[in-house]
Amino acid sequence: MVEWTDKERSIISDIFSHMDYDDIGPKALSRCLIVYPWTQRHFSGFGNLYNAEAIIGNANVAAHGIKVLHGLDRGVKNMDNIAATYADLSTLHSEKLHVDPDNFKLLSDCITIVLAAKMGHAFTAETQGAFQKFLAVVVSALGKQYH
Ligand code: HEM
Repeated sequence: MVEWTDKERSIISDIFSHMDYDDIGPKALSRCLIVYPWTQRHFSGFGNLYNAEAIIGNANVAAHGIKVLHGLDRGVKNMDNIAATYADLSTLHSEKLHVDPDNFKLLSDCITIVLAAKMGHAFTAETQGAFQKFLAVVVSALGKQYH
């Protein structure tokens, strides 16, 4: 089981209580699709992903980015039981969506970068450490149902 210090718990809950989902979500997913273009293959039903400008302006991408970010809320609420919390989403991404689990790490890095840009100096090394630990645990949980 993953151990969390009180400091890590307070950093994570603080980040999410101030999270601007409507800003960070779209920016993080569109960044992932631009920086790692092979991830676009899963979103062929989302319309125009022709170039960076199209991806950033795509309303389906924006809406899905918000949905993914809210997908992290359940982890925040269940920090001591993250693996079980993501079992269903893991099955969905594996068996139905066939998303390569390496891509979870790529998207989580994009979320970190966008959050860091938004928080500026407040995104200290300690904040980064706690946030990346949280995302790593979620990413591991999302990969659990793959075989
Ligand atoms: C931090 C990692 C991720 C989280 C927390 C996450 C979360 C979610 C959530 C909450 C949904 C909606 C599930 C539902 O409707 O019941 C979803 C759907 C989906 N995810 Fe992920 N996801 C992650 C990473 C990825 C990655 C890396 C890809 C592809 C490169 C991906 C592709 C998809 C697709 C294609 C759908 C269905 C979209 C649709 O047609 O509506 N996800 N994800």
